[in-house]
Amino acid sequence: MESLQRPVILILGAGAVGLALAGRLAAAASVYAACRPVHAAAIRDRGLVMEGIWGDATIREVIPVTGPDEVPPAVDFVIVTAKGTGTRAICADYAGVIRGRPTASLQNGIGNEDIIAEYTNTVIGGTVTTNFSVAGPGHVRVLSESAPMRFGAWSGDGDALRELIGIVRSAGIPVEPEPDIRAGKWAKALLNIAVNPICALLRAPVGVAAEKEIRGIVDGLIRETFAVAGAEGVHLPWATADDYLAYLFGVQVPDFATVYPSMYHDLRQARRTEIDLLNGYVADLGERHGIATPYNRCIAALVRYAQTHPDGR
Ligand SMILES: NC(=O)C1=CN([C@@H]2O[C@H](COP(=O)(O)OP(=O)(O)OC[C@H]3O[C@@H](n4cnc5c(N)ncnc54)[C@H](OP(=O)(O)O)[C@@H]3O)[C@@H](O)[C@H]2O)C=CC1
Ligand SMILES: CC(C)(CO)C(=O)C(=O)O
Repeated sequence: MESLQRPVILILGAGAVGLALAGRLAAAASVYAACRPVHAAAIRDRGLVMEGIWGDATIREVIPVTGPDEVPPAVDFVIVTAKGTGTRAICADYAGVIRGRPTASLQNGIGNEDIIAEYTNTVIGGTVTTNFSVAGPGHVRVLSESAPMRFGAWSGDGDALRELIGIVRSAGIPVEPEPDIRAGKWAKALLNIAVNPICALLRAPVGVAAEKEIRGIVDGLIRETFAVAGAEGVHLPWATADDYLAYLFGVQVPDFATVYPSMYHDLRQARRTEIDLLNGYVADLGERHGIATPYNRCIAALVRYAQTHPDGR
């Protein structure tokens, strides 16, 4: 990166998370947002509209792109914010840009960083525990936040990680280094495994997870996930499932009680969900380790059915 110039960041798959991130990062970097034409047209026309806890503003500095030919040669960092169902496709589309460049993921679920690592040597894993949604073309809402963003080195160069954290921090986004990013991705996935499919199936906000009829299901999902993570040798930040359940019901569910998770929007819009990177992934790994995962298997089957039968039939 040239020291006197602003860093150049390309966000790949800019929707709820990526557009909001682009809007904030524009304070510290030149930001290109690879997005669908409907967002690109609105942003070119009247700027990116942001509302909520990351600030209410119309940001004119974000540059939308709809293909790799529109990306300038001098990109310093790539951040992938497409759904996990689209990671391979977007990496393939932008392979020429990603190659040789530090590329981070802020996606939920397990497996995205390994896909990105097929395209570049320096991969940075990331998590974001904030609620984002698309309110319309080029218009995003940020409604609640429960923890700082975290980035950790997945492969390659540690300098790139430090530099990226510095840029994100100077844009005013709370961010911390994550020394064990594999465990960090699993730690974030616990929340998504617990609430995303249930809220998507019930068409309810996150608070539904604490209802007495639902709590036992969440409990089962998390106990199974702890057993599978343990068999995988993942050192979660909580020693036991009970410790995490206390944090989930004491902090995370209250923080997100009134908002809808990303999978809710996927099912409502008849899009493929990330279930195979979350509960489906745990169920498959459980089978490999000889660990029974009836809760995760059942919820994954329900979501797969719902995403292929949007009208319920
Ligand atoms: N929303 C949230 O609150 C949070 C989400 N996350 C995670 O962040 C990731 C992104 O989620 P979110 O922002 O909600 O998802 P969105 O679906 O809102 O955003 C992803 C965007 O990328 C676009 N896209 C996909 N492939 C391409 C492509 N090849 N070229 C251009 N655009 C493309 C999608 O378009 P299209 O839909 O047409 O494919 C969509 O507009 C997920 O892994 C999610 O689990 C993490 C924390 C919070
Ligand atoms: C943290 C949470 C639940 C925020 O909405 C999320 O990760 C998601 O929606 O996928």
